[in-house]
Amino acid sequence: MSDTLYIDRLRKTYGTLRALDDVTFSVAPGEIFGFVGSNGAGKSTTMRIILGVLAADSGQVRLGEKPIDFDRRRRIGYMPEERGLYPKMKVGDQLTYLARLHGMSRADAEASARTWTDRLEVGTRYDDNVADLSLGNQQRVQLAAALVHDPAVLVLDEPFSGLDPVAVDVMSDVLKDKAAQGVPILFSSHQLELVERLCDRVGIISRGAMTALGSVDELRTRDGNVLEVAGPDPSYGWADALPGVLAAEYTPEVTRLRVSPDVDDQAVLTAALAHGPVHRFAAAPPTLTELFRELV
Ligand SMILES: Nc1ncnc2c1ncn2[C@@H]1O[C@H](COP(=O)(O)OP(=O)(O)OP(=O)(O)O)[C@@H](O)[C@H]1O
Repeated sequence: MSDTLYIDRLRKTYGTLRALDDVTFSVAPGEIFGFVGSNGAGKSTTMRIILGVLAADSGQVRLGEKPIDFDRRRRIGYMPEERGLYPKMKVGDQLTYLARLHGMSRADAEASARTWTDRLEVGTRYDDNVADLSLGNQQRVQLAAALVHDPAVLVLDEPFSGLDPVAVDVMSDVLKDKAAQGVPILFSSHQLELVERLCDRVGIISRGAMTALGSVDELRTRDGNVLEVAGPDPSYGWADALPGVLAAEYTPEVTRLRVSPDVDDQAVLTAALAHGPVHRFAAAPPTLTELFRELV
């Protein structure tokens, strides 16, 4: 079992630009945390500070109760945004070398390099130079490089970008397996449907500040639940005065209702039926993509 990764009030400025402003969140053992935000929002800066590639102006990164130090950082598997493989080195040699840097014996390092290249479906390229692989396959090797030393924490900067759908599935399964083993996983992505599907919790960062933090369900219902009702005549504003209805938007096809969590949905349905037949009645919380557009 790993420790929780704590990111505590990180601040970072580049000249006059405040890249991070009190960024705080944590990733628990076994949790998959999706870090999302527009280009330039501060995701890579946060991850670089976690890895110690960059120093924060203030704030702290902790693994468990203790501030992260060199030894603790060695337990992290990191996939940097600027991919860092040696193009003229063979895939297998490179992964073995990286595992040995993290303290594995030669035999264990080689076995692990084999395991991960097979698992990420690049085992047949084990003896090829990295530069001879397609970009997607290089990315699979990059993920193998983050995993080869059996890390206790994973920090992955856009691990899914540029991957075909099969590779996305392979990568997703790997992350789920690592989470099931108790590894805390932090990854950034612009693929919000994937984040919605894969993550236990999500943090949305905008211009260096966290604007939302929580489970996907919490975020989707944070402004109340949404009910969509198709059918009843919209012209009467039939839902305006119902208890628990916070806002109503009427179109000829559908009425969208923002409702409080304790609304009596059967009373809403009865009111709808009093104004005409109801063809559809369903909860319709915003998708993560809609929420993201609203927040950033
Ligand atoms: N070395 C640097 N010097 C000056 N400014 C920098 C430097 N690195 C990053 N920045 C700026 O800091 C801000 C945050 O950048 P960062 O790379 O962390 O964003 P990001 O969320 O990872 O973006 P993306 O999704 O495009 O990768 C941006 O405005 C960026 O231009």
